[in-house]
Amino acid sequence: MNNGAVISLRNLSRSFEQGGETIEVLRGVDLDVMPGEIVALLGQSGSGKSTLLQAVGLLEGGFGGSITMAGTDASTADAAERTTLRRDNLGFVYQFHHLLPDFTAIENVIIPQMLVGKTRAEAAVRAEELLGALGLGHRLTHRPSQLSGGEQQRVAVARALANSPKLVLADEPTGNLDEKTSDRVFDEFIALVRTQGSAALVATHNERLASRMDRVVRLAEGKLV
Ligand SMILES: Nc1ncnc2c1ncn2[C@@H]1O[C@H](COP(=O)(O)OP(=O)(O)OP(=O)(O)O)[C@@H](O)[C@H]1O
Repeated sequence: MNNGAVISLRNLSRSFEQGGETIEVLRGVDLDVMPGEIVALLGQSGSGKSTLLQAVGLLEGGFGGSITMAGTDASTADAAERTTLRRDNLGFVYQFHHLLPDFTAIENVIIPQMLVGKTRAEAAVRAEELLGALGLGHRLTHRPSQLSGGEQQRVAVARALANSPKLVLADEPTGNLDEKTSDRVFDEFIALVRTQGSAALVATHNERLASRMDRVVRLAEGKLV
């Protein structure tokens, strides 16, 4: 199926076996995210938001239904093909930044670009551009431990966008920051995603942040409503 969507989910399902009991977390999720579209994924704690993002992130198996990424059927892809699909299409931002602690801010944004074959010089130009746009032009050579929480999360945003992904997956990207910082970093994140022309699927509990996106979908009882 190729309907032009960056990601198409059809009848996506996932259940977990726990202590002899089956928990059906996703029970037939259908979703299309179009190029450049920024979609908020809302739902109560435990509703399956992270599970849905894991499916789209192609890091884990065990899902039923189909996942089509930029026109390619990812549900039947083998591990090597999934790695290629991730590399060519996806950027990730998590609640906790997962930056490399021994590398500086700019190196954290350079490294993923070198992994896809850019020269260090090319990657450095792009890293400086992104970090500058996020107000971190004066923090390029700080290591993560020398940055504030908001600054660390901005570096994580720059890293996610470094390879111009078609789709950014974000799981509570500012969830560990205080409200004021969270709002600010979140606005910068959304603005930068828009400028870069990427699509995004952003899981959050936060209705206020969700209202700043193009579309809101809600997970309840394993389905999108
Ligand atoms: N590996 C696992 N084994 C068993 N149950 C799991 C596993 N992973 C997730 N679950 C269950 O699936 C449900 C959905 O979890 P998930 O993390 O996707 O929810 P969420 O909406 O992201 O929640 P939160 O907003 O609290 O992060 C939860 O009830 C959780 O306990």
